[in-house]
Parts: sequence; C-alpha cells; structure tokens
Amino acid sequence: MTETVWRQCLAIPSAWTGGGREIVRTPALEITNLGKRFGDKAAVDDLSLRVPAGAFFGLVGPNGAGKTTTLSMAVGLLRPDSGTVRVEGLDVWADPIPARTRLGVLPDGLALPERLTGRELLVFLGRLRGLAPPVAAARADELLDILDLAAADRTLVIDYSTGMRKKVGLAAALLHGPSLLVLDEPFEAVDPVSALTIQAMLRRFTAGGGTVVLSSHVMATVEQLCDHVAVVHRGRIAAAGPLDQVRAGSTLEQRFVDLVGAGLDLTRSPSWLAS
Ligand SMILES: Nc1ncnc2c1ncn2[C@@H]1O[C@H](COP(=O)(O)OP(=O)(O)OP(=O)(O)O)[C@@H](O)[C@H]1O
Repeated sequence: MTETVWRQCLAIPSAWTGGGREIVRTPALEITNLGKRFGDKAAVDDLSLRVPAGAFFGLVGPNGAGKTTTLSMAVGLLRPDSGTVRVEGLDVWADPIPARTRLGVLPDGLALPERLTGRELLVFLGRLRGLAPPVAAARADELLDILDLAAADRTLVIDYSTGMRKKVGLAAALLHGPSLLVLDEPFEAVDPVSALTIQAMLRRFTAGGGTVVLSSHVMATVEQLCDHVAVVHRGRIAAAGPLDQVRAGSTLEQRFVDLVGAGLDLTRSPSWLAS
C-alpha cells in the first residue's frame, strides 16, 4: 500500500516527516456538529467536516442544500445554533480574531464599499488588515493586474460588472496573505480567461501549503481543481473525502445525481413551451 493510500484509509489528510517521525498537521478547517435553523427549516443539520491542511476542497450540493450557510458559519459571518468551527485549531466563535487573521473569505453576496475604485477599495481593506501603506498599495496593484482589473482603474466598484465585483472580492480575500481561503462560488460570472488565471493562482497557493475551500455547481471545475470533495444534501454531508473516493469510479456529476438527484426526470417541460 502506498503512503498516499494508507493516509487516505486512515483519513490522515496531510503530513510531513520531521526527524524521521511522522508529524500530522492540524486540519485547516474542522467543523463539528454544526447546526443552523431558519424558523422550522434546518438549513444545516448536525454537519461535520474535516478539511486537511493543503487540500483543495470542493463543496457541492443542490440549490438550498446548506453550502452558503455552512461556509458563512465556518468563517464567522453567521452564528451557528450549535456546533464548533476550528480554523487551524483555533475556535472561530470562541476566539475569532486569531482564526480570522488566517482566513481569506469570498462570501456570497459580498457587500463592498462601492464609491471607491477597485484600487482604493483594496488599499483601504489592506490598511484595515494592518498592512503598511506601501505594502497595501503594491499588493493591490499586483492583484488588479493579475485579475485583469487594472484597466478599470478609474471605475468605481458600484459601476463594476458582476464578474468584476467577484474578482475584486477575490482580490480582497487574498490581500493579507491568508493560509485558508474560503470561496463561495468564486467562478460564478467570471469570464473563462480570468477563471483560468484564478485557478492557476489557487493551484499555486495550495502547492505552497495553503488550503482552499470553495463551493461550486460546476462539477467539471471541481473535478479538475479539487483533491477533496464533500456533497451536501439537506443540510447534511451525503459523502466526503478524497475526490477519487467520493467519485467511486464514476464521474462526480453522476455521483452527485446518484446521491442527491432522486426524482430526476429529464422528460418534463411545460406543455405550452415550444418543443
Ligand atoms: N437568512 C435566511 N433566512 C431564511 N432561510 C434561509 C436564510 N438563508 C438560507 N436560508 C435557507 O437555508 C437553506 C440553505 O440555504 P443555503 O443558501 O445555505 O443553500 P446553498 O446550498 O448555498 O444553495 P445555492 O446552491 O442555491 O446557493 C435554504 O432552504 C434557504 O432557503
């Protein structure tokens, strides 16, 4: 059995060898028995998830499955009714500041100060994150250049397109050099060239030891990028683990349909719609 295989069997995420001894890294994100209700609805229902350090982790699930609610609680934006969240061993809710300094977050429906240019916004957020002014400015310029936003240097964020807003939100998540990125649908509305640029950047980030957790509805993207995946269904984990384990010899899309697609009927369409 190869080392990789036994690590997977033992659910040991990632490790390195130090002085001949195996040293297991603390999970980047550990969610334990997380719960959230909205009225009668259990949006997240006793959900537990472990994201290994250095993983590229994809969270998938049908609309309304609880992905955004889970990620919002995981990063300290929405208070859970129950359960705990640890980022690199640090409790996000009991002691938020140390955990949040390690986090870079692209939330759903990002609210940005809109009467600023992208550069002004990033420099401002960099200063809030404690970066020295020249560092904040240099990082803002570099990110705007990489994300193809530099040409819009006079455009206010309020006048950005949907994809541009997503990209500046991603830049804001990266600015302070986090070790864990939590990205809610980062490629939604982003053009293909920008998406490839972002994917390459995120791959380099995980290759350098960083961890990415992203949600997506695009199974092909998740399959290309992610080494671990979790399928969320009705607020619970339907399957989670290394990508190949979850796919179980099938495609991710097929596994997704098998796990959550009961009632899938491809013959239905409105009788009045031309066919
Ligand atoms: N603020 C809220 N108030 C009431 N119900 C909510 C609220 N936020 C989420 N919900 C409900 O919680 C459930 C989970 O929603 P959530 O946004 O987490 O799903 P999701 O998996 O991210 O969906 P999608 O893929 O469509 O973005 C849904 O039934 C949703 O209607």
